[in-house]
Amino acid sequence: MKILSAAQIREWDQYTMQHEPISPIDLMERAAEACTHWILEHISQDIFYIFCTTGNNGGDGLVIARLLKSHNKQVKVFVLSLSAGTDCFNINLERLKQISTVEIITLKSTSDFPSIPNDAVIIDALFGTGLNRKPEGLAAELIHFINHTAKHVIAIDIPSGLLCDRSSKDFPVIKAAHTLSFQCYKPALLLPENAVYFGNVHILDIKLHTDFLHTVDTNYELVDFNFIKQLYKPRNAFSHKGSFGHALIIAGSYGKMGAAVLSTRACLRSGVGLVSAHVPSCGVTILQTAAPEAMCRVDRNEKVITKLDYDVTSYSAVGVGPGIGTDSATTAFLHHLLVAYPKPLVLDADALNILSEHSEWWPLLPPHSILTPHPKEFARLFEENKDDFARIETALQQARTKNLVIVLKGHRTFIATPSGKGYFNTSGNAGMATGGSGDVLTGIITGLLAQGYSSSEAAILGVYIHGMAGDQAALHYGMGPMIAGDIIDNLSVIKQLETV
Ligand SMILES: NC(=O)C1=CN([C@@H]2O[C@H](COP(=O)(O)OP(=O)(O)OC[C@H]3O[C@@H](n4cnc5c(N)ncnc54)[C@H](OP(=O)(O)O)[C@@H]3O)[C@@H](O)[C@H]2O)[C@@H](O)CC1
Ligand SMILES: Nc1ncnc2c1ncn2[C@@H]1O[C@H](COP(=O)(O)OP(=O)(O)O)[C@@H](O)[C@H]1O
Ligand SMILES: [K+]
Repeated sequence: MKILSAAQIREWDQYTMQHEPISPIDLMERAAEACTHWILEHISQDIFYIFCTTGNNGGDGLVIARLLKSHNKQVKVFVLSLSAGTDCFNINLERLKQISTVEIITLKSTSDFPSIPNDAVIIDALFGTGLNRKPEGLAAELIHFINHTAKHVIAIDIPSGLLCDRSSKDFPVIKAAHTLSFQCYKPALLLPENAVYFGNVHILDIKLHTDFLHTVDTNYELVDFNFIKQLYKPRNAFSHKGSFGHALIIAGSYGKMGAAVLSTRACLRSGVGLVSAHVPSCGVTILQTAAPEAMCRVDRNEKVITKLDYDVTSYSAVGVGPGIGTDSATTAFLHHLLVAYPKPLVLDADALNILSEHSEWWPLLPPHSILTPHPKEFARLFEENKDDFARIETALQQARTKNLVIVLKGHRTFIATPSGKGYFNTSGNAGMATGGSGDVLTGIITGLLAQGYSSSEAAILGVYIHGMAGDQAALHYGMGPMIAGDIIDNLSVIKQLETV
């Protein structure tokens, strides 16, 4: 699913009105009906305080007020008048005024702000995708007031004060428990810096015309099950283990053999034909016991990885980094690997930390190599960014100029590809914020790369499958108790992709 900018969303509304066709006022009614339906299904309270300005987001608020009243809810509407009002706002204000039992209060100064009962639900219809600057004056005061006073806030389309497709750092923004957003994710609803504002996001289908999506080009896409289903290649009945590649995982050091075990076991479950693991000699027994299906490349050093004394080019894909440390001998090893291996590599954890200390090595990275940094590793590799929008822009620019795939890990992992497109993942949960989850991801992506997926495909598919398995693990164990190994044990979720 494409992720649209504020301007493209406006075009989509216009396209729907022209091609369905539907009038603006009826489209607003449909959007507000979808919100009201959600509210009636999910919210048990009976008192609603609805805050509007005079744009179309405020118009939505007025329609929601009318519809909630028709379901016998207690409704009070507060209007902050910033302009003459859009046509749809004005028409809906007249319609609402016909209902004598709905109080409509105009907010002219802070002294007009109401006292809000504890059990009232606030509907935030101040600003939507039309916000184009920092709220100031009474609008800013109202946002602060709602944040300090109200307990239950539902934002319509986007929390007021949040820009759709740019950073809103230092803006006053409504803190919502739920955001009911129309038709599609807005970029701002996918970034961690805004998580405190948007709460749980629910995308409501307001039936915008789907043909529009074929006409529009976007920088970002959302990765969901349908998207992944298109990427996944079913196994041919006549295939043999040679058909699915031979992956090499280079991982572990004394005291960190768990990282090697996790990435090797995850790689084995990715569907790859064969897996070998290069580990220091202290780790051989551990690895062969924990992952007997894998073969071992035993380093001559007891504690760390030091020597590339075999033909590494025979492996279909190589993943390097989990738990290897940053010893000088390991650093020299990584340099040797970059020179010797011509195909895309998967670099994670300490391999990235070493790389960040050796910027002169960037030209050695095989084209389309996959880097999997978490935000701290990303900052070490590239630069500190002023906000999350700047960070994904940096990822896209680095991926394009260095011809790499960059997997910026987090709740909505962002995958920047050399083509200039960025992909937001939608699977996964906070239970995966546990030691070793990243090692599991490295194993999965390396295994997919070995099976012949392109680097971008392996990264997108790997991140999604990793999150799916994490979601399944959370169902079994709960997010708190689950551990990284449970993600591997739940990779059986891949079978959902195998069905026709
Ligand atoms: N038919 C449709 O298109 C549908 C639209 N729908 C709904 O419409 C919403 C978009 O509505 P919208 O474009 O009217 O803008 P909205 O978000 O209400 O803002 C109001 C106005 O405020 C102004 N403004 C901006 N920043 C400001 C600031 N910091 N401080 C003060 N003022 C500021 C700015 O006007 P300006 O001052 O720039 O002229 C802006 O126009 C969308 O999110 C969805 O809820 C749905 O009903 C589905 C059908
Ligand atoms: N809140 C979350 N929601 C979804 N995925 C998460 C969340 N927290 C962490 N993850 C995933 O778990 C993995 C953690 O990787 P990383 O930080 O490298 O951990 P480690 O170094 O312990 O292996 C990443 O793939 C990340 O996307
Ligand atoms: K809003």
